[in-house]
Amino acid sequence: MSRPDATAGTDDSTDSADEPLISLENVEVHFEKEQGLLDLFEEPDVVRAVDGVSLDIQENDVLVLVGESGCGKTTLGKTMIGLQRPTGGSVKYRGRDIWETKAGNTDLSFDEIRSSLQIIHQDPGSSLNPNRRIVEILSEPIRLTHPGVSAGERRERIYSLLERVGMTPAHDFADRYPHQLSGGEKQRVALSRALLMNPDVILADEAISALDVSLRVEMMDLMLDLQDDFNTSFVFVSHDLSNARYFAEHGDGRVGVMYLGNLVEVGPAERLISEPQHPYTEVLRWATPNLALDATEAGEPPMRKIDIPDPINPPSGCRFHTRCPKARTACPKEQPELETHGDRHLVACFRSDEDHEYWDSPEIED
Ligand SMILES: Nc1ncnc2c1ncn2[C@@H]1O[C@H](COP(=O)(O)OP(=O)(O)OP(=O)(O)O)[C@@H](O)[C@H]1O
Repeated sequence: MSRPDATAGTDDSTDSADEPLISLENVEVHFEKEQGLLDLFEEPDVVRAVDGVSLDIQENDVLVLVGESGCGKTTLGKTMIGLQRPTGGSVKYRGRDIWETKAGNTDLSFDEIRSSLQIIHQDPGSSLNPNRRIVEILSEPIRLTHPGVSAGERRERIYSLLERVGMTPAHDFADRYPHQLSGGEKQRVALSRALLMNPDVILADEAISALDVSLRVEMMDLMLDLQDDFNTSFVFVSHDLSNARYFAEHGDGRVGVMYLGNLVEVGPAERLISEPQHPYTEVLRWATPNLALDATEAGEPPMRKIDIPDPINPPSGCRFHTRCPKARTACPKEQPELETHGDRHLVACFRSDEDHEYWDSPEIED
């Protein structure tokens, strides 16, 4: 079993070519809340960070996860790349269950999965060793993936990658320590380090949120350019729908909207923003000033309540029903599944099924 080698620029994918790169089936991640001394004899509270998510990621794919704080974006992203163990369902890499592989129960080595699935964080500084020069930080992944490469060749590869990510003159940046770089430069180093592992997927977890607004588009463009060069998929996590739209649109990918641990709508950015099918996607669009389409959208939020429900005790049925202006009495009864709604577009709302009992049930009023 082998993967494309981005450094060599070849694609030698083999036996599992028909399998999605990553496949999630009915994934749930529930966290037990820490107990206080007085609660020791009580059942612990459980935060339902991710519930019932099924989704595939293909080679060279772009998926952007968007939603309000605490909806489970980071947890889902980390679960996709094997950094978070799901409490239910399965996560497969090229057809092999990641956690079965970790237990030694498949024909793949877990190290191979770990190096194929990389992450860059919001704060790249925290993941770069402050005592090592950039050239040393970037040498490590090459040593791991290409142990036979000489020190001179390693240096050459590092210089050319630094130039590729816009850090010129490369020899100057290579000899600096992380604290001698700006936030944007640190993020470029973190991205370079991830790319040098020849990853199949990079999880960019709010990777541009800490950058100056003026640098965000530049960084997104760079990631997308490198995606082509390195034949990598991106899972891009953002709380901002306009960044989500930019990344998904320019990467020809999909936006996945999350609400309280559920994926409620997935689709191409343009379609999702111009014709949102889920009432929560409409809320996100309303809350993103440069995306509100006309003056009528600028007024009251398209929601009955502002407060986010507690993820320890989420609403029954459709979790958005307590805030949804279109909720009817059918909505709390069962959870809507993500169903196809046109090309590459999925939505979890009873309103997209014209035969659903929703249409005959009365509106929920406060
Ligand atoms: N290790 C953990 N232990 C307990 N609860 C956790 C843990 N990690 C996340 N959670 C909880 O799970 C829920 C989802 O968190 P997560 O960080 O995935 O959301 P998010 O959408 O990425 O939020 P943000 O945009 O604020 O980073 C939250 O209620 C959070 O408090």
